[in-house]
Amino acid sequence: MTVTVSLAQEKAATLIEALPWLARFHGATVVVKYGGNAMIDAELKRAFAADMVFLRYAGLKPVVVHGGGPQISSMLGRLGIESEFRGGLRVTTPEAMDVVRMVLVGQVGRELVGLINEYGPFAVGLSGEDARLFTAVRRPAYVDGEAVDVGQVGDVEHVNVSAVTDLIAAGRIPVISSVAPDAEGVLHNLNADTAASALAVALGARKLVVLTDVAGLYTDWPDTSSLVRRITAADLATLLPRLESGMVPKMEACLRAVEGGVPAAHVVDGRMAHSILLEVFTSEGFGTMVVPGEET
Ligand SMILES: Nc1ncnc2c1ncn2[C@@H]1O[C@H](COP(=O)(O)OP(=O)(O)O)[C@@H](O)[C@H]1O
Ligand SMILES: CC(=O)N[C@@H](CCC(=O)OP(=O)(O)O)C(=O)O
Repeated sequence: MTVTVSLAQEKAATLIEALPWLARFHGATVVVKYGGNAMIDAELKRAFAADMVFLRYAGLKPVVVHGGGPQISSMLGRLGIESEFRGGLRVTTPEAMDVVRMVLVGQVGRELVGLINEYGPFAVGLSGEDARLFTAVRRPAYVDGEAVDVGQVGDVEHVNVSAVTDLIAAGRIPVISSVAPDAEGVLHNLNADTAASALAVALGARKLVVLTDVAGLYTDWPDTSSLVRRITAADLATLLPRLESGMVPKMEACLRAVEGGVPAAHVVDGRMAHSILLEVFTSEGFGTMVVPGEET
């Protein structure tokens, strides 16, 4: 009996700890980049889908931008098309671009929409092509400071948020795939972290949360004692040139988000179920938090 009561009190304490965060984030738009293991492991996928519906019922406005790098690589492999990354970006030929679109929009996006809708009928899929959500501009990759052509890879030049804000206003959860036409209508492959960041800025989101496969940003990777809990935009800008491959677009995305007015950008461990809920609703937070500057 005593054990049951103390367990019940622990649960009640966990629930009530969320109160200030529920109050603070009620009505807030939160852009979540879904990626890494959370997108591969069946149990983690379900936990993520449940978290998005939890956020929605808790009064927040989640918007999901999903990745799909491993799924694209696997399909390219099955089709016998070579794929290569330069400076964290996929070299994208016109042939590869067809596969990128097919996998992101037709496979990964659809699957996530289906999973979320098992928990609550809110998810609607979009790509950067829909209602001209994103306009891309071709960009190079940077390898050792040198610009390298990587084909049909884009940065986000313009965001037309109306398709997303319409869905949010209707109580839906937009699920967005990161492909977009340039000004001439030529489709480009966008890194999903980059797309999530541009969308968070354009929506005036209160948070950008990026899921990954590590506990957060390490200043001295792979030394696990160098995990960063909180970093300012200025310190991150100094660190950025020393970061490697996958972490480059991710931390660049966080930096651009806070420089663009998003109050906080987080990198959280997607290997742990419900890490987003811990980030949003607990006092300790979770992972690495990027903030504009030191609080005075
Ligand atoms: N400084 C660093 N801090 C954290 N992770 C790093 C760092 N440098 C390299 N990495 C690696 O980058 C990976 C994240 O990039 P990536 O695999 O492209 O991300 P995702 O698939 O989650 O979008 C981590 O799993 C880690 O192996
Ligand atoms: C230009 C570029 O590299 N685009 C990525 C798009 C998907 C993505 O970003 O997926 P993750 O978040 O899972 O890495 C790619 O082709 O893999």
